[in-house]
Amino acid sequence: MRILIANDDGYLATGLAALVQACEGLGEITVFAPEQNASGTSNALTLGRPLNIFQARGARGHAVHVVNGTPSDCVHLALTGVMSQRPDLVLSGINNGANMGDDTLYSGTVAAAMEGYLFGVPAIAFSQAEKGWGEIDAAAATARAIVEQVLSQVRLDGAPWLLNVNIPNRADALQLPRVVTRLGRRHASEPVIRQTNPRGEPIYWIGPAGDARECGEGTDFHAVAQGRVSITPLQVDLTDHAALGLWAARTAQPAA
Ligand SMILES: Nc1nc2c(ncn2[C@@H]2O[C@H](COP(=O)(O)O)[C@@H](O)[C@H]2O)c(=O)[nH]1
Repeated sequence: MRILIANDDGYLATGLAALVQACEGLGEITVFAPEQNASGTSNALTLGRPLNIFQARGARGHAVHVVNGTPSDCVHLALTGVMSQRPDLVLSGINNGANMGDDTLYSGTVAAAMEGYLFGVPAIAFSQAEKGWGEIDAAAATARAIVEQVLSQVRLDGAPWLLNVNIPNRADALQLPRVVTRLGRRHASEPVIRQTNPRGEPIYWIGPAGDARECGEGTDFHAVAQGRVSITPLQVDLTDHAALGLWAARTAQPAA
């Protein structure tokens, strides 16, 4: 089995190294990762300049194809010709912090996995609930266990699937219950942070993520808050199918 592993925190990130190390022995592992931290870059592709790839070693010595681009660039390049053989599975992470609810729309971690899914390759995005890499090896062992469990239940050569996994930063993560959840929702982000640079010019920082707004039973927020591992199956079809008839009526044109 060929596994492509990517991330968005950069090729030297602890979470990437822990995931690669934990997955050793599962198959032939190839790593593509961004040169810089690309958190929040979503599904961005770099179209306005060429990309470069150089070979390097990650935080725990694993070989990495380092791309001066986004997480989606990494997987896109790998799957459109740089990898000589197509992988059977794409893994992304382990992210430094949660990707729950609305985060999944901005997340480079989820986007890297989604890029594989869009190319028809099953994919899983892994994030740790709290920043700082606390208990990262327990999270990595949990990620491997989830990969092994999923692979025992589903073929890799069927229809692709995409999972978003959030793991509490706990030493006993491997023993925690795993629950399948739906995405919750956050409140809108906190206000912009205004500052002045040394030249007296205004600068602006994106404010912190909003608190959870829809975090009831069954959501990813609720599961993680209860000390469980959240597994959310994702889809990419953004069509609001329930609203098709409504908009057909609103935009109907008189018969010619
Ligand atoms: N508005 C803000 N959103 C934030 C911030 N820090 C994180 N986030 C959200 O989390 C994900 C992280 O995902 P990643 O895989 O890209 O690292 C990010 O995409 C945002 O949705 C923040 O400070 N403000």
